[in-house]
Parts: sequence; structure tokens; C-alpha cells
Amino acid sequence: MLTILVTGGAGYIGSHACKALAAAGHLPVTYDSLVTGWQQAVKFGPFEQGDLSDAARLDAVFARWQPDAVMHFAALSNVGEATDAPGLYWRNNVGGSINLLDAMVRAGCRQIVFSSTCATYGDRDGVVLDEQTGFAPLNAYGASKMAVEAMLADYSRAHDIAHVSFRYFNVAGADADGEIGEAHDPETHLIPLALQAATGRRGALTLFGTDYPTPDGTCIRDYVHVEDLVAAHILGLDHLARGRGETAFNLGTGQGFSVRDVIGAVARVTGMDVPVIEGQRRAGDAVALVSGSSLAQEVLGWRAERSTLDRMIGSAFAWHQKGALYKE
Ligand SMILES: NC(=O)c1ccc[n+]([C@@H]2O[C@H](COP(=O)([O-])OP(=O)(O)OC[C@H]3O[C@@H](n4cnc5c(N)ncnc54)[C@H](O)[C@@H]3O)[C@@H](O)[C@H]2O)c1
Ligand SMILES: O=c1ccn([C@@H]2O[C@H](COP(=O)(O)OP(=O)(O)O[C@H]3O[C@H](CO)[C@@H](O)[C@H](O)[C@H]3O)[C@@H](O)[C@H]2O)c(=O)[nH]1
Repeated sequence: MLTILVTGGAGYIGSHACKALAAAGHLPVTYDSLVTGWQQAVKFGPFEQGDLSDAARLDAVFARWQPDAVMHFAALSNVGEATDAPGLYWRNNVGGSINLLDAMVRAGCRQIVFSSTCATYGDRDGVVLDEQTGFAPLNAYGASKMAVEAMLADYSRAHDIAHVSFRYFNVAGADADGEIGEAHDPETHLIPLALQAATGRRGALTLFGTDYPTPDGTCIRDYVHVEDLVAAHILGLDHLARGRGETAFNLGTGQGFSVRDVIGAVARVTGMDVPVIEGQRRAGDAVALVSGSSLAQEVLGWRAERSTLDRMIGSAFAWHQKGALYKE
């Protein structure tokens, strides 16, 4: 059994990672400030409330639990907010990661799995997005993740920190048992917003741009089920334990769906209409982001087994129908 410090374990993806870690026989210790997370989502291991900015608190938590490795999900990740307030993103995501890595060095913890993003690639008009694609982030959120990837390489050379960065495409869906799910407040992601519009929890969904150079005029994304995503993280721990090798992997299916495709699938899966309004483009959106890599499959043996649109939307819908957004 390994003890894994899970930063951001009270958030959407981190809570699913904690469940998967516990199921694999490990002890997930959540370190989270609750800035966007939920204490009710911490169900699968101990909770240590704290902020990445608090070096003394980090030292105390490393001393108490002596983790074998860190899974680092804690970050701010709202692209619109990052565009308006870049300092917040550099301070929290980059400054927080410096503190975390320094605490790891002090504690002698030498393995980390990091949540990166395809937003590091920027807008690449037809270029196949694989791990060799250069970084060209469109916003401070993507730039902050790019910076942490560079930081990991430097800490690895200087302090022998083994690291893996997973560049997620669009994460969707919820725990098959309905115990945990996506609960961002405010919500900005397409699938939960479309579900809220279909069920009358909010008004019509605005389509952010219908004049993109794509077959139906809306942006294209590659959606990956959160349970598949966290399964890759468990494989990432094994990869680190085996030694070095590749340090960055895309996590996507390689299949792109337009915003209109997703809305059609939400209507089909729920049997409900999704009211929509055609609106303006959203600043910072790339036209198309689809993974062009099978490296995670080749090296880690990862397969995106659950990542059909119907399964992602179906599990997210079940979670929404429970009204289970961690509200009191
Ligand atoms: N959701 C996606 O589609 C997606 C795609 C690509 C990458 N990611 C990355 O995955 C990770 C998790 O995303 P999520 O969707 O679960 O977000 P989330 O907001 O649900 O979870 C993030 C968690 O980190 C915590 N946190 C943030 N800053 C902190 C700090 N300074 N100290 C301590 N805790 C802090 C929050 O309270 C929250 O619980 C993030 O790093 C995000 O950038 C997400
Ligand atoms: O009300 C809405 C919300 C979204 N969209 C569109 O739907 C697509 C998907 O948007 P969203 O669900 O917000 O995801 P992304 O902006 O693609 O960003 C997500 O996926 C990135 C990786 O692609 C991560 O890095 C980010 O953290 C995560 O927010 C985009 O074309 C949006 O313009 C709409 O048309 N209307």
C-alpha cells in the first residue's frame, strides 16, 4: 500500500482519483484549501485542509503522512478568469507548485504525477497534437501549466524528482456509483451546463460561436471519462516506480465532437430538449483540440474504455438527477 498526497482531492477530478486510489489499495491523503472544492467529496481517505501557499502547513502534512508520491490536481482552471486575472493563476498554480515541490524536496518525497492540459498546445489549425507538439498556450491558465511542466524538469535534474505530466483533453462524466461528480460553482463546462439547461436548472445554453471553420461552425473537443482519466494516474504511479522514461502523456480519445454534437447527444441520452441560443465566440477558445497520440496506450497500457459520449453524459446526468452538487 502506498500513501499518496492528493492535492486538490476535494475537487472534481481529485475526488475521483482518491476513490480509484483507495480501490487499488492505497491511502489517498487529500490536501485542499476548498477554494473551489468540497469537503463532502473527501470520502476515501484523510483530509488535511491547507493551501499550497502555506509552506509550514505543507511541511507538517508531509511529516505526518510521509507520502510515497504526490498527485497534484490543485489549481485554478477557469479560462475566462485566467484571462481577466492572470496574476491569480501565476500565483496559485505556479507559485503553489513551487511551494509543493520545495516541500517534497525537504521531505525526501521524490515522485509526482501532475495534472497538465491540452490548453498548453494553443490553437494549432490541423496540426496533430501529440506530446512533441510545441507549447503555445492562449491564456494564463495554459501558460501556468506549461510553466509547471518546465519546473518539474528543472526539479528533476536538480533534486531527482521523478515526474509524469498528464495533458488532459476535456474531462467529463461522473463516478459510476454516483458517490461523487462534477460540482464546479460557477459551472463553465459544456456537458454539465447542457444538462442544467435540459432539466430547467438554468435558462438556455449559449453556443459560444457558430462561425468557426468546422463542419457545423462550432468548436471541436476530445472528451475523456473522468474514470478513465484517473485510471491513467494509477498507471502513472507504476510508471514512476519502474524508473524514468517518458514524462508527458496526452489523455484523450483521439475523437473530436463539436459543441452541436454534444448538445445532440445530451438530448438523446436524457430524452429532453436542450434549449440553446447562438452567441458570440468566447475569448481564449481554440477551434479544435483533439489528441493525436497513442503514447499512453503504448507505454502505460492505458485505454479509454468508458469514454463514449453516451456513457459520459449518462453518468453526469445520473449525478445531476440526484441533485448531488454537495450543496447543504
Ligand atoms: N476539468 C477539466 O476538463 C480539466 C482539463 C484539463 C486539466 N484539468 C486540471 O485538472 C485539475 C483538477 O481539475 P478539476 O476540474 O477537478 O478542478 P476543481 O476546481 O474541481 O478541483 C481543484 C481543487 O484544487 C483545490 N485548490 C486549488 N488551488 C488550491 C491551493 N492553492 N491550495 C490547495 N488547494 C487548492 C480546489 O479547492 C479544488 O478542490 C486542475 O489542475 C485542472 O487544471 C482539468
Ligand atoms: O456555455 C457554454 C460552455 C462551453 N461552450 C463551448 O463548449 C466547448 C467546451 O467548453 P468547456 O466545457 O468550457 O471546456 P474547454 O474550454 O474546452 O476547457 C476545458 O478543457 C480544457 C482542455 O481542453 C481544460 O484545460 C480546461 O481546464 C477545461 O475547462 C468550447 O468550445 C466552448 O466554447 C459553449 O458553447 N457554451
